[in-house]
Amino acid sequence: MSIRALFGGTFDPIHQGHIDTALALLDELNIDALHLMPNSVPPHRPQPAATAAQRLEMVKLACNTDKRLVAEDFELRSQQPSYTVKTLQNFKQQYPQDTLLFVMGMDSLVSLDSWYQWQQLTDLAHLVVMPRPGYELAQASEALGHYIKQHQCQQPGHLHQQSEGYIYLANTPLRDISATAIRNGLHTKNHHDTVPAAVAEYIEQQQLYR
Ligand SMILES: Nc1ncnc2c1ncn2[C@@H]1O[C@H](COP(=O)(O)OP(=O)(O)OP(=O)(O)O)[C@@H](O)[C@H]1O
Ligand SMILES: O=C(O)c1ccc[n+]([C@@H]2O[C@H](COP(=O)([O-])O)[C@@H](O)[C@H]2O)c1
Repeated sequence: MSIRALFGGTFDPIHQGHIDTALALLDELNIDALHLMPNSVPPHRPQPAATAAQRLEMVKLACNTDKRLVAEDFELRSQQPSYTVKTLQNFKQQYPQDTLLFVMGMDSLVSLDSWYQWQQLTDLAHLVVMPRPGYELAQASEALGHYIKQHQCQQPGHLHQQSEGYIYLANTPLRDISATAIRNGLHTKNHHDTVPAAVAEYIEQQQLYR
């Protein structure tokens, strides 16, 4: 049985906040494959600045960092809103032998109760939550906070013992980087400190985020 992680995002663009944390998570949880999956029609936000093809290309370039990283185009193959529940149902069918992890940052967890059929997510996968500067568990609503406590698992080893059902708060490094700040030019001009070098070159070549 393999440990397969799915890390969904708008990735407009993918940045070191995603990559540094994903790489740390591979080791923390002994993950065999981590799929970085750009969404097609983000359910809860304005449409991305870069095209789907550009976002996928940047994810592919970022995946060259480690062979356990996989650029996943599953959601981009549909024009429907990218509801995570639907995606996980499909992955569960595709990889019935694997333990599935759905990876997100703390900002996503604290608003999880706004997601489509959110209480079904833990029926389909474990949720793995990475810390992010400015976000903490206390920002979740009372009902969501209670739900998280009920499902929380402290020992990473427990994730290997059942194939879904837990919420695990990871110990990945804090990275104060956001795609919004990159798009708005708030980090540095040439992006080299905030995105992988190949992605920075692609952004320049495609004249993105000007
Ligand atoms: N610096 C970070 N540290 C930890 N998790 C992060 C970080 N940046 C993004 N994530 C997580 O990665 C997933 C995809 O994020 P997304 O592609 O929306 O990036 P973002 O930087 O949050 O973008 P934007 O600023 O456009 O909202 C989300 O679950 C988010 O919580
Ligand atoms: O299923 C939902 O209702 C839902 C609502 C908000 C976000 N998501 C997913 O969560 C991931 C991170 O979203 P975002 O907006 O932070 O890039 C991405 O895979 C989204 O498709 C999913």
